[in-house]
Amino acid sequence: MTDLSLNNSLCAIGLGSNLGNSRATLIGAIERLQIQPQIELIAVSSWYQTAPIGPPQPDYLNGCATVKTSLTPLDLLSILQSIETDFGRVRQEVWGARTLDLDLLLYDNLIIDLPTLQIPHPRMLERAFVLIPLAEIAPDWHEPKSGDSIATLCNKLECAGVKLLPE
Ligand SMILES: Nc1ncnc2c1ncn2[C@@H]1O[C@H](COP(=O)(O)OP(=O)(O)OP(=O)(O)O)[C@@H](O)[C@H]1O
Ligand SMILES: Nc1nc2c(c(=O)[nH]1)N=C(CO)CN2
Repeated sequence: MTDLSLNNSLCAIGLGSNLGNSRATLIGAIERLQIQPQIELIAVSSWYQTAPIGPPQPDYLNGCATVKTSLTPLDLLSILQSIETDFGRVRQEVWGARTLDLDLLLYDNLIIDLPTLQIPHPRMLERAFVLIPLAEIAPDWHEPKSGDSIATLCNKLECAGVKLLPE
């Protein structure tokens, strides 16, 4: 049996897709996280159909997951990016359409400000497509910069454009 005893850090990951079969892609991405020896999947939110923020493009499917891991933040980011690439992600326009986007939202209560990695994710507090699914699985997690819980932050946001999809 895999020893998960060192998987001590709790992380939140945001998932999004608006190209191809998005539901299959997001489920596939969750499966990829699940098979990583240094990652233990804790919870996965429902999927939401969300109006695109940014240039005109198709609606997104968004959701969030929480994981425990022994990976460092940069090593976890690197695994997320390799999963994005494996699902055909091509980096083009900023905020443009993509087969898969995996954002590292929170890593314990750490604040990280590196050129390649900022945690908490710098735009998560303004994004209902992040906070609504995250509030489903981690309402009491306190975002370290504001000190507010995800549930409180979510209640402050306009929820229009985020629609819960049936199973
Ligand atoms: N918390 C984070 N999670 C994921 N990527 C991050 C994070 N902080 C910084 N980055 C950096 O952001 C870069 C661009 O990421 P990406 O192309 O996914 O942005 P985007 O999805 O278009 O926009 P946004 O970051 O607003 O969601 C990545 O190469 C990565 O190094
Ligand atoms: N609704 C929605 N809009 C977006 C999203 C996303 O995941 N959902 N991601 C973006 C870039 O990361 C830009 N705009």
